[in-house]
Amino acid sequence: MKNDTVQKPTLKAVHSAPRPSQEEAMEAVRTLIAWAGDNPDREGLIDTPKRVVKAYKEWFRGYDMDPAEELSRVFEDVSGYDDMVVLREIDVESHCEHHIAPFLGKAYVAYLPTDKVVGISKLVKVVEIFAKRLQTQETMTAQIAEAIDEALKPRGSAIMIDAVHQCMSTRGVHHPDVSTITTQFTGEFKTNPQLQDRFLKLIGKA
Ligand SMILES: Nc1nc2c(ncn2[C@@H]2O[C@H](COP(=O)(O)OP(=O)(O)OP(=O)(O)O)[C@@H](O)[C@H]2O)c(=O)[nH]1
Ligand SMILES: [Zn+2]
Repeated sequence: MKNDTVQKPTLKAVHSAPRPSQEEAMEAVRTLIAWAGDNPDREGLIDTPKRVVKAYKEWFRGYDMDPAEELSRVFEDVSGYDDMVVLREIDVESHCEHHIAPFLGKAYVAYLPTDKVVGISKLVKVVEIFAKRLQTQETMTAQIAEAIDEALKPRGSAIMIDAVHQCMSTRGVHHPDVSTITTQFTGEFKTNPQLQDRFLKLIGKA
């Protein structure tokens, strides 16, 4: 697969065309096993390439999903509710794009509705769609805010991710207790520090 045929990930569903076949992906896993120093033909490893490509389908299913689609169904009958909607402790299971190592943590998502709200489970799905791609934590944080802003046109959105990167805990600097916090504030959240404080208090981070 040549680099110039692979599209840059966007908010929308991404298809890197042409994708290698499943057989080619499995062959690549065999190569990595052999490169690590083991025998891909021994009994315990013979089905591993098949399992790994199956796992990749799960870990990277976000490339085939469109966050805008999840946010397309909105509700306008909310009796004038106009304060922030906050979701706390959404599980994040993603993979860093530098090492393809997991990073695990929690996401906190808030927005200030204008005239419509979205089903709260859809916000969890949006986090999951971006998590199930190769990511940096910063990119993922910004993409969640952008997807919500584009779809709901809220007065603002606030996103925080707090995660531990296994590329830092199991290798490299080997610091398992370091967690990384990223935040993205847009609209009124960006311009109003009191709103930021309320968000942080509501999620238990202030
Ligand atoms: N900013 C940012 N950095 C990340 C993220 N995930 C991993 N990294 C970092 O990406 C960097 C890659 O650095 P390189 O020097 O290119 O690669 P490396 O030699 O494997 O780096 P070390 O991890 O320091 O051993 C490292 O500092 C990682 O800690 C992320 O989500 N955001
Ligand atoms: Zn990494």
